Amino acid sequence: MTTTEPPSDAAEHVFSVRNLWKVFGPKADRIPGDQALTGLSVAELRERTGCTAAVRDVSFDVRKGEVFVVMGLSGSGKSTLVRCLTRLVEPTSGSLAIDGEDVLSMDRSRLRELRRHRAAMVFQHFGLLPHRTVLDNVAYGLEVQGVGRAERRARAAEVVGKVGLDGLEDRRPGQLSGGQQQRVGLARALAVDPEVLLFDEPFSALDPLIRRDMQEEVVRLHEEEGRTMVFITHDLNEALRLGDRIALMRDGEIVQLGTPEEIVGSPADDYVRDFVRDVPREQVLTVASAMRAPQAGDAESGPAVSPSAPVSQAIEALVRTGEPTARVMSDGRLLGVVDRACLLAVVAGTLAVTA
Ligand SMILES: Nc1ncnc2c1ncn2[C@@H]1O[C@H](COP(=O)(O)OP(=O)(O)OP(=O)(O)O)[C@@H](O)[C@H]1O
Repeated sequence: MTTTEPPSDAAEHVFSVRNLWKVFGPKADRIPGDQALTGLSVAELRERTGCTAAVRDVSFDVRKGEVFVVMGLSGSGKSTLVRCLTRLVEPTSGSLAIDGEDVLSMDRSRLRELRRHRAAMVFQHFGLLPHRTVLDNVAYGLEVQGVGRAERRARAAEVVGKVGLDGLEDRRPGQLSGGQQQRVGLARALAVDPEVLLFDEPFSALDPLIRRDMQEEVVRLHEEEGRTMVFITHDLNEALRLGDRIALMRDGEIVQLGTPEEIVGSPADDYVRDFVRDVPREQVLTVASAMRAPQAGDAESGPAVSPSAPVSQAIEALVRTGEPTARVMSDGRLLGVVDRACLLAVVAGTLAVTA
């Protein structure tokens, strides 16, 4: 399936991507325009032409201030797609803009500026310089930009504090745990104060508890700063925890783009349905999607819940109070009610969420 987004208001978008292709292999640029080939599966295309279509006709916008997650199994095209955004991988065809500016026509110095100032990447393998201290590693991006020593060290010290590395400024990377090293990588990207942070599976090498810590760190930083983030992961729970919206990729295409609630509550096809089958719906779907209009005879005394609360909270409130319905309230107004049938429909997976 091809995902198309309507023409967009560039002012609200950091990246706008339309009909983007990345094909690896001989004569790759012939493939996007050849209708006999574009309909083939990745495997058929590889067999017929020796080419791999890593990204196939993908269109989406990344909105200002959102956490946009690119999720999919290994080989689905996530890294290639995100690397195309700053032309670390050169797209084969399509259009691509950052803040309305055409990325594909940027010359080398403009591209360098894009990667250094506007869209900084946080890699899985940190990319730290082993002989430098934490502070100098964090300051490195600023050094590359030509910022003076005193200013870059002051800025680096500030960012080191922001990511919880206070007191470790003089250590070398080899004297840090994996989680701490990842914080240094994050701090280095933050130090240049980019408009958007791109994360390429940054936490997949970390053990589960530290990974959880780092996810919370990202959520906290995002709440504090509101910076736009594009985050690659193959981990559904990570995607659901972090993403304002998730693009789910398969074989180079985006099979569904939506909020966690849309992806879990109304999967676009059997592939997505299978992908999200084990997700506890009551923790992802909100009370707003489960509620119904109040009717005569509904108890007026039920507990109040917020429309944006997860359904699990309403279940807990009904169990705790023994009431038959909870009232969905916003700014003192009654928006609807949820009863046991509404809540069970969520848990049983029979509630379809409309986008
Ligand atoms: N430089 C390259 N040359 C040829 N094929 C490539 C190249 N880079 C990636 N590919 C192929 O493109 C497809 C998508 O790869 P990509 O690394 O983008 O996937 P991914 O979803 O990020 O995977 P992972 O989670 O394993 O990193 C794969 O089939 C891969 O083998």
